[in-house]
Amino acid sequence: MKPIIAPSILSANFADLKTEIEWINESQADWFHVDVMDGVFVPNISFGFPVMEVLKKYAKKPLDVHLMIVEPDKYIERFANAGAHIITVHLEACTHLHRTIQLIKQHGCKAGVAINPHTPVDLLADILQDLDLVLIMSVNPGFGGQAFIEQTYSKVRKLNALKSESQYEFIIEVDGGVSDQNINKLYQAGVNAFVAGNAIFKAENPSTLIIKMKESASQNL
Ligand SMILES: O=C(CO)[C@H](O)[C@H](O)COP(=O)(O)O
Repeated sequence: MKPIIAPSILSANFADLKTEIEWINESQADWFHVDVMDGVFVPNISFGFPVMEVLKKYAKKPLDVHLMIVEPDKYIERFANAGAHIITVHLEACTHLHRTIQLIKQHGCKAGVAINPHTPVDLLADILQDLDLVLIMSVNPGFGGQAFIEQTYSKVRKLNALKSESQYEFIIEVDGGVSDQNINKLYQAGVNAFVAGNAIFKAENPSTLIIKMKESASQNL
């Protein structure tokens, strides 16, 4: 699978969100990554439905919505109606994860599960067959601009081995500290989708950086 690049809107300039959405539409980015934080599951509050509505109106690429919130079941229908294509919930935030995944699918979205850096991939074994995406957090969720956690490579390799053994089709996504410097090693380990915030939005030329990330990912393969 070709590398999927998902710029994280968390790092965008919200004073000019429409312009940010428009350049992403024109770029080689594949998805918009939308980080929703509630100040309970993570120690930060980001944004919610008003920003989703702006994205729904102007974005021409899939909205990859990452819910860093407790009790996500309460809001899945609203995120689906607000234009989410993929809804990812945290394993650590769901008591009845299987039920939550079914709910996401009932609302016509692809379903993902995210795991924090301390959570072993083995805990996903009995839900993998139901998933379209697994998001391995490579930083502790809550803030952009953090340093990539090196342990992520071995977690990705382990998950990729489970994927090969099972022949399930889910996408492996990584989020946090991803850049043109580590994308090749991550792609070789088995990552399909790359969320990047600061690396893209703080680049001198974000569109060029996305092209560079795609080239770097596939180098020497
Ligand atoms: O989910 C997130 C934080 O919880 C962000 O998407 C992630 O940190 C991306 O930002 P950066 O690439 O700057 O690390």
